[in-house]
Amino acid sequence: MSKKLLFGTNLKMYKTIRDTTEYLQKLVENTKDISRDEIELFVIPSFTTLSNAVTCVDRQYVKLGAQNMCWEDEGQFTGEISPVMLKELGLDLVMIGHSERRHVFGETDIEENKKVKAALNHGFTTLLCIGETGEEKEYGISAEVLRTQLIVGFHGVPAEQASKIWVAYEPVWSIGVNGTPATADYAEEMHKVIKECLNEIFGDVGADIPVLYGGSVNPGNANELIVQPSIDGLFTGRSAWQADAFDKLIRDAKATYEKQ
Ligand SMILES: O=C[C@H](O)COP(=O)(O)O
Repeated sequence: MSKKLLFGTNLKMYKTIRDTTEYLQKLVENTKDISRDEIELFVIPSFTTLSNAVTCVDRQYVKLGAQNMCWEDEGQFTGEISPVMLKELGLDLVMIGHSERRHVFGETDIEENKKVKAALNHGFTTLLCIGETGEEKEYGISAEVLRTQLIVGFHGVPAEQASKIWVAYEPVWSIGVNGTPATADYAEEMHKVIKECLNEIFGDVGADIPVLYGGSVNPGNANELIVQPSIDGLFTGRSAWQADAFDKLIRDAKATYEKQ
């Protein structure tokens, strides 16, 4: 049984316009021979690089997304970027609720819900990121936290829009330089919780929503993660920021998945 595997990276607040353009062009060149019927590849660069990024790569090879978005189309919201503005750039997807948005900038589940609805209503593929903190894990409430983030995050979203939804599970304690990657077993357990909850929210079509694992994915754990039955893809930060390294990680993970 094979499924389309998703591989993506969030460039966070790294890379200039030129760095991003070079990275994207190299990534496409390296990975061009991998059938896009078998993988979906996406990159989420910083806002200031997007208008160049959309013109420099063939989007059949790499989908491009924004790291955040306001829920309003326009208005007195200094410093925010609206869905209409992102639409004008012709982006494919919008990421909502990344751990750093929630925990560094204090975004709430209710705000993420407004953003999710706005992104879907503007036709974007919408990547909702969820994950428990280390403290919540210690208290044994990871499943409850994930369920709350999903139930509130998708409140009022009709099942007809489920085909445009992706979810990334990124435990907060696993992300970034100080993060400890989740074990494959733990990630699989949480992905099962997420899939069950998506089924409760959306019914049968919930099963078609891809759920990616993110948080210190690296060449040493990617293969073990990708073969977990409830993991549909890998959302990678640092280990994907060199095109050659990301290409290798994708190829190795795909080959490992196919060998099962
Ligand atoms: O958005 C990506 C995640 O925050 C993962 O970052 P990381 O792979 O550097 O831990």
